[in-house]
Amino acid sequence: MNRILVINPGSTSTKLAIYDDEKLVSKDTVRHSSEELAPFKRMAEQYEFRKDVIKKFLEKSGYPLSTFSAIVGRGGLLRPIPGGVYKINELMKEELREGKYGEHASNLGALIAHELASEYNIPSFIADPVVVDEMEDIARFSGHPDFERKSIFHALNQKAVARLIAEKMNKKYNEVNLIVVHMGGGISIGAHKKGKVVDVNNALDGDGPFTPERSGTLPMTQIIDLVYSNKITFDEMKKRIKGKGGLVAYLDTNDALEVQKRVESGDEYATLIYKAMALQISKWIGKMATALNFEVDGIILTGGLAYDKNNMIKWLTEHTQFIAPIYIVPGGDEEKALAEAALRVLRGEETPKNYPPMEEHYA
Ligand SMILES: Nc1ncnc2c1ncn2[C@@H]1O[C@H](COP(=O)(O)OP(=O)(O)O)[C@@H](O)[C@H]1O
Ligand SMILES: CCCC(=O)OP(=O)(O)O
Repeated sequence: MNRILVINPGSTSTKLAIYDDEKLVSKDTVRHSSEELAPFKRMAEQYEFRKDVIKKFLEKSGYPLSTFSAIVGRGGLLRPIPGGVYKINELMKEELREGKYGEHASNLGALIAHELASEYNIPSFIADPVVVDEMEDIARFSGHPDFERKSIFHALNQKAVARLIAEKMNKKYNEVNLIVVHMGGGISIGAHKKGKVVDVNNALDGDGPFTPERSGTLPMTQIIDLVYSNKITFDEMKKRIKGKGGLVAYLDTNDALEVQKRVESGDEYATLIYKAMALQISKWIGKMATALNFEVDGIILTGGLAYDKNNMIKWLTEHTQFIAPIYIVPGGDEEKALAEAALRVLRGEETPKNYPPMEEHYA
């Protein structure tokens, strides 16, 4: 029997799971409010805080670390790389620790997994990190040669739910065209063309709809004017895009459940903002439908916000149902996808890749 610990740090939560082979034996989602995370300036500063959450989960679940066969963490901001399972190595840890390719909670997945695994000399991996890059070259153009569009998204869950729904359609993933909308702390909308994510918004860096904690795309000239006005520091501006944008900026919370309560209690401003978010997400679904020439077999709504069928799902359906049938996978299952990835390696069914992979054009 293989026992796997899964560590999935997200921008608004830490999700944890323990699997004995395919069997889920323990899981928890610890939510982190924007106030709780506010004191941390850099992601590396959250290391001990998130590690404590994991240690408490292990204590509560009663499984000593010495009984695990492997630890698998959510993969963070590395170089753009192909999907798959990767061994955690020193270069990867160094790049994640210093935030060389950006700052996000997922950077902590590999760092904490490796530290805990090293105590007991067991293997540690990441799988389908947020930098999986399958974009078509035509989708990389931004509008100016100095700036390139990047593939940064919920690759792990997008791929997992796309495979799940393709299976429900009695098709293979590489036979269908799907639009996958992952709605968590960040929101990504991917165009999956016959098994490859050929276009997607950069869910982290000011590209896409606004989200529980991110601003998404902002009016460019207004930003330039603000930045050059000297009324805002570099760090404050970065925070407006990621961490203190979106619902946090408009409604002072990153918790869509709280927003739902306000909507249901008749709060008109909260309703307007939440509806505006649904409209922006819908417009991105329309964009990705265009990238697929409107040959779309299904639209999949997933991530935490996909639990909200009375509001978010209803509004997204109103805006986009004419494009293709809508499938809902509330939450998604990143933990299961991570555990399965580790199991494939432990059983010798998949060879874990080294980081960085050989394809040097990815560097
Ligand atoms: N049952 C629910 N109904 C509505 N929103 C929810 C629900 N559960 C979680 N959410 C919201 O989803 C967002 C987090 O999504 P999740 O995919 O768990 O995030 P992440 O992994 O990015 O931290 C938060 O705004 C949270 O309040
Ligand atoms: C870095 C892109 C993925 C992302 O936004 O994840 P969260 O929703 O967990 O913040």
